[in-house]
Amino acid sequence: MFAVRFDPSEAQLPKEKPLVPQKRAAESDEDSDEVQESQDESQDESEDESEDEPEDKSEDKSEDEPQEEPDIQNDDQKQFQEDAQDQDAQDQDTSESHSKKHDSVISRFQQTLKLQEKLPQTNLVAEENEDSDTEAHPLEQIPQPAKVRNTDSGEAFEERKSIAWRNTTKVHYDNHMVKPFALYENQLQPRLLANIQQFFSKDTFPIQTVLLDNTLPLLNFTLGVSKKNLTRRIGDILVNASTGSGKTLAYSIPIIEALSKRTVNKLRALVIVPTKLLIGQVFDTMSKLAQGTGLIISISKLENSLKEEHQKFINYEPDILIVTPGRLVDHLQIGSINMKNLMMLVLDEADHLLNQSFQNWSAELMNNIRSQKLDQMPGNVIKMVFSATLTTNTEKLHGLHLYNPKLFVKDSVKLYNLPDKLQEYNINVPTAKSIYKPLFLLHLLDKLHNAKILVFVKSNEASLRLAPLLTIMIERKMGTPHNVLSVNSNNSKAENKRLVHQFATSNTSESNQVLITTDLMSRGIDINDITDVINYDPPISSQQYVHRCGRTARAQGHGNAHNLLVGKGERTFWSQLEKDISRNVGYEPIVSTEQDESTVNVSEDENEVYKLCLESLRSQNSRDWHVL
Ligand SMILES: Nc1ncnc2c1ncn2[C@@H]1O[C@H](COP(=O)(O)OP(=O)(O)OP(=O)(O)O)[C@@H](O)[C@H]1O
Repeated sequence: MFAVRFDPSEAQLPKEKPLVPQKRAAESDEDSDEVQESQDESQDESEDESEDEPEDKSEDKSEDEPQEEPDIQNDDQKQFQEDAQDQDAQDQDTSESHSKKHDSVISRFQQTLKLQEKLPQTNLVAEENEDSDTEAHPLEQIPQPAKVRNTDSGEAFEERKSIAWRNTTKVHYDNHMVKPFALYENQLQPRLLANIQQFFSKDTFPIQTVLLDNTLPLLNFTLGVSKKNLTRRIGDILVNASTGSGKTLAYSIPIIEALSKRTVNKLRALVIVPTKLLIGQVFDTMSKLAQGTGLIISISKLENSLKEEHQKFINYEPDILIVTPGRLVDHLQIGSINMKNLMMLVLDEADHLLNQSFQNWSAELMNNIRSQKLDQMPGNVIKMVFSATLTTNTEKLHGLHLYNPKLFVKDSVKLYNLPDKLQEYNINVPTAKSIYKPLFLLHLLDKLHNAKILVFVKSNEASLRLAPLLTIMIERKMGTPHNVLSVNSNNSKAENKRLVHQFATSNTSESNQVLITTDLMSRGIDINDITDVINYDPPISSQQYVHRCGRTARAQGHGNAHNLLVGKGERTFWSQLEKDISRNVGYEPIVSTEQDESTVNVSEDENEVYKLCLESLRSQNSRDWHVL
């Protein structure tokens, strides 16, 4: 909220004015509007999340909304030129829109101050109390703790689920389904089993157990008799399993097992992921599993020359290809790869992929499979569809032409599950104090120790302001030292990659490591030692909340999510999102949270220094405006 509603660099803070909670006449309405505005702006923001195209924000819209068709881009050069033009246009728009936004924000801020001067203090306190149920205090508002609650009966969600997944066989699993990988020794190649144990773990995670139990016996039986009916015997697989639950290994093991006895290299497995970062992660996992098997695992990336990749795939056909959807279509169109021998197709982060409509990739792929496969029977390719927030959009699932699908899911009332050991905290920021949000973030950072923290903001612009402001505040000794990095679309892809690597490998023993990011990093990124996720700006959908929070508490570890919620509007909005989410009822404490009031207090001294920090940011911005 902060970056759009209010530009700290332009603000005139009250001089030696006591911090009194205040409330405008229509606060709740205004808050609601602001949340809506935040959603709209977030959706308009074009961030380069996808490897192929600027991010398709449709993920974050309702799944039932019609999706826009982005431009089709077929070659690297065109992509590059369009990127450059977009960037120029964005730069111009940014500087123009800044001044307009600032004018309105500042005028609202000044109106608020005038109002505050006119009203008797008792009124101010009383009105805020209606909202936050707090006690009057001459200088500082003391908000009460927020409880994160599951209030929804889940009926509406149940209905959506049952319609979308009506024709699937449900296979439920639970947290107790853990066993040694060694128990699969009769069903896995010795080499593969050794690789799993050496590089990953001796024991399965539940989603791996249930998937291996259901696929390996059929896989081995069919491969032993005749490969012909393999895909039809197994049928398609849908998986809705929480973030960090080990889905990559769950689909990679059956693939490597099925292909490990192949004699000729042909493209038999295709893994489609939404971003370049995920290509790297999946490649890394599969390469470890396939060590010593002779399988050829390839990736295709936008920054490589399409022509060179084409030649490479013609000369040296991979067994497994990991690719983003747009790039896949490029290769299908120039005939680098064909689907003749394809046995397995994985969609990782499937709901996000299916919301990306560019180049009509999924229809194009299905057409290619239909026309090129030697085996023309239904179910001729095993489709494995994975997500922590699997789509409930019937139409999108229908487009995959699923055959005899099985849905692997936890038996919970709601659709999305948060990691079992995730602890959530809500921090309520009174509307009147929203200008201090960056300072409250710093207070929160100061309370975390030896922490690796991902801070989600809603836009690139917000990231570009928050990171330098935090750095200035730390330099002026407003808080303890934290190492603050920011990935944003003003950096080159290489620079962002370097920063993510720096963050991933950083050591937290001397200071907290903080990475400020947009939703560029909310999906799939696997950095196991992230301890805390801070939703500085609220997510705009329950799916987005699940994926952001899922960057911590991975692989059955502990982690914390902190949600900064400004005013009643954001709190109401958040409680709506929260209705879609299940938490592990067997783990205590699950979601209760006591707000530490000192996080949202500002002393007069701090107020003075904060003012200087904002001025410093403003002068830095005007000097380095072209950089910001
Ligand atoms: N059986 C296991 N034992 C221990 N660690 C495991 C096991 N399986 C996977 N992991 C580790 O757990 C982490 C999370 O796995 P993975 O990235 O596959 O999660 P995911 O379910 O795909 O999450 P997301 O939905 O966020 O993409 C990885 O670091 C992986 O190496």
